[in-house]
Amino acid sequence: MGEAPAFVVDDLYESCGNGLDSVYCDRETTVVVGNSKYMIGGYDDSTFSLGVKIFDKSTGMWECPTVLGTKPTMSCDLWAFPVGEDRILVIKNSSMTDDSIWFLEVDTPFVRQQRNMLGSNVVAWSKGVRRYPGKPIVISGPSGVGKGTLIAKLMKEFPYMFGFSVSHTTRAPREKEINGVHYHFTERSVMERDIKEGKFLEFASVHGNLYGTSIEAVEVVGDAAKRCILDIDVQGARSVRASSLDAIFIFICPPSFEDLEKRLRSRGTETEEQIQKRLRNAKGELEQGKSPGLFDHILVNDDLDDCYQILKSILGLDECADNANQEVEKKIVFPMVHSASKVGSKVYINCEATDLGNTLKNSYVLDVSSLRGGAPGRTRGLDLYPINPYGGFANGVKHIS
Ligand SMILES: Nc1nc2c(ncn2[C@@H]2O[C@H](COP(=O)(O)OP(=O)(O)O)[C@@H](O)[C@H]2O)c(=O)[nH]1
Ligand SMILES: Nc1ncnc2c1ncn2[C@@H]1O[C@H](COP(=O)(O)OP(=O)(O)O)[C@@H](O)[C@H]1O
Repeated sequence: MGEAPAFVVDDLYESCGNGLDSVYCDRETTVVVGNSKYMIGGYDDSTFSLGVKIFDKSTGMWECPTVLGTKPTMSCDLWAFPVGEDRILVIKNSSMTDDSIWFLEVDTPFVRQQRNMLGSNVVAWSKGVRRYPGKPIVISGPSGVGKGTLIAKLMKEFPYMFGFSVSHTTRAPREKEINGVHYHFTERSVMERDIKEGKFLEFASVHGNLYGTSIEAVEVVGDAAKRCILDIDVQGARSVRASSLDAIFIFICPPSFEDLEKRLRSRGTETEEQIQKRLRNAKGELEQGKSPGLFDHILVNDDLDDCYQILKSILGLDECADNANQEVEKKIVFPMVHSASKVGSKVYINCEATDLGNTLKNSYVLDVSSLRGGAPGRTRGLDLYPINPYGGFANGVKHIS
């Protein structure tokens, strides 16, 4: 299929301002997607987030839809472009990239589902996040098999590459566990309420306690441009398999049941009663781990270093620790978006900054050809790169590491 030339796309886009003046904070931009016209800008009275209206042809009036998702704060100036038939790309002026690129979903499957459920006009915001850090990794296996040990090794060797999904649990913290780092230790009633409110990707009752992965726990790892690791039980892995999260599933087995018992005891974190419960449950989990189609890889953690090497090779990390660790995401500031135009899946952004009285210019390409995810989570897969090969404030826009 041919790509729409810039002027055709720009015809659909009428800014209420000239894009140069950021003094007024009530600027609104209209965008046509399919048969509908959307107005974005100004602000929502109650939340001071960016306002959204839809033009109702039957009444000739602008209507306020139900707006879902985490909303962007209002912006003095913005650029907006339709992306496909189901969403609008919004670029806020004078913002860091982690707050400047947003998507207003107007007809995605999520929006359609919510519209049917609520019986009203619905749109949903989703924050745009640069690059796709790779598929999340789900690691399961019985208690004491060495999941935590393997994950800790991976995160130590590749600190910039992996981030841990911090689960919620109703179990009591162990001596060295820190709230918010190892788990979010939570009251059962609070967790049950949050589950009902749809805040969890998955949850399960394990060894008599409730455990769950919140959507936010996975998203914050991706926001840091890191690949997410989930340490969850087999029931949780099954739920994630059935969810929209496209992950790699790895099951860890002990070399023998006796070894498992020995490790669990040597860890010294559980009472005898808890150890017995975990060992009883381990039998079921080891059976479940073999369920066809559930796990992509089954690893036996006999010698720790051997098992770790196999894990790394599955993740494509054999020899590249140095390269992987150099991949530190650079933040870009859009001091003033002077102009933005879209050609096909690429948006050309020209920025201006002033340094010691000099006006400095720089240009970027934002590629939206490989979008993934979206509301109710983030939209990932954006690629943003400078056209100016030298970058840096001396040549234009400031880069902050
Ligand atoms: N479904 C699910 N299981 C979890 C989650 N977090 C941890 N688990 C699992 O709960 C089980 C018990 O975890 P924990 O109490 O930390 O004990 P450990 O496995 O012996 O270290 C393990 O199988 C974990 O993989 C979660 O968010 N969801
Ligand atoms: N391959 C291994 N050989 C011997 N001990 C191990 C091995 N892997 C892990 N361990 C030890 O077993 C205990 C349980 O490991 P841990 O990572 O806490 O398991 P899990 O997170 O699966 O419950 C820890 O004391 C750990 O040091």
